[in-house]
Amino acid sequence: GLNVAIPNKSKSIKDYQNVYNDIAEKIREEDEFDNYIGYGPILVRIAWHSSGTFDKNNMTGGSFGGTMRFKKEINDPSNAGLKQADEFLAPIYKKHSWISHGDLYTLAGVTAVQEAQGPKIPWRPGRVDQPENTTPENGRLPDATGDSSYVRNYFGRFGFNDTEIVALIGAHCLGKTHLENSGFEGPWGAASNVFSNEFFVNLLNENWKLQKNAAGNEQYDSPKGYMMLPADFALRQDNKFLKLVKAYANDQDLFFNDFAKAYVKLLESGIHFPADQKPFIFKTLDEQE
Ligand code: HEM
Ligand SMILES: Nc1cccc2nccn12
Repeated sequence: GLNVAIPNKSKSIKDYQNVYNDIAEKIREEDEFDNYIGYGPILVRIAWHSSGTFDKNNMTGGSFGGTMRFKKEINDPSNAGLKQADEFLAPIYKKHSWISHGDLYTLAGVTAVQEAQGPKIPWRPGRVDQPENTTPENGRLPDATGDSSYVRNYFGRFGFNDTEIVALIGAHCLGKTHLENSGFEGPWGAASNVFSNEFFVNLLNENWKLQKNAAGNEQYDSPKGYMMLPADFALRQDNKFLKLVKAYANDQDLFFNDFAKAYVKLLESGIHFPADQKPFIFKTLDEQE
């Protein structure tokens, strides 16, 4: 059923900004992770995967219950590599154990985007930890080998339209794929920890070649050492998606605006917030110098 957010009346934006700052400082401190990519990208991924179990057809899954903290969910093969994000957040939770896990995972995803020079992501607390038996079954996250109709159909489960789908996948400007996690590898080049519209620029402009990787999976590789998943490349293979890819490749502000709106919708999927609950907009560390 629908999950109703229960904001903690004793906590203000200051308390959540403290949690944001602890996460942001830890990202800066542990900058050597994953060959100096840092923890930002996997914090975005754990926030997305916590939310990506949502199914509007039966109103199950989503970030509300914080069930990513249970073995059944973190051990989903689709979540390979995310234990490192959970371990990164453990000391943050220890220090601020008044926060729910659902709020912590999504706040971490907001902090990571903003600290990577991405757009401001309005965020609302009030997710409530649910028991282990509410953990959704494995297999609700998307398949990287899907084509454009697969991708459109998959995100239709959340009620997302083409604009929201293309904007969200633009988060693939961050981090990289790891053969040991997903069976895909690369980029070997400057894998990024800066949030930008580069994913769309590369998708359009690189000279992509479909080839088998070391795990025997087909992926698109470029002479510069970049890669695209088949599901990424699918955005070029559908006219409506391609129009949006071009728009974002040519206008980073448009991408930032559309991404922020779609990311909020993703992180809040399946949750009803009180009408008078205003979202918090956090300052970056640089803005608090
Ligand atoms: C069709 C939908 C999607 C598919 C099939 C997909 C698939 C993947 C795969 C296979 C990886 C590599 C994981 C690894 O090997 O470590 C990955 C990484 C990543 N994904 Fe997605 N993804 C999708 C949508 C999204 C969305 C909506 C977001 C966020 C809004 C997102 C954010 C990320 C980030 C930040 C990484 C890099 C993680 C790292 O550097 O370890 N992805 N994705
Ligand atoms: N960084 C990254 C992560 C996941 C998928 C992907 N495709 C192109 C780049 N990329």
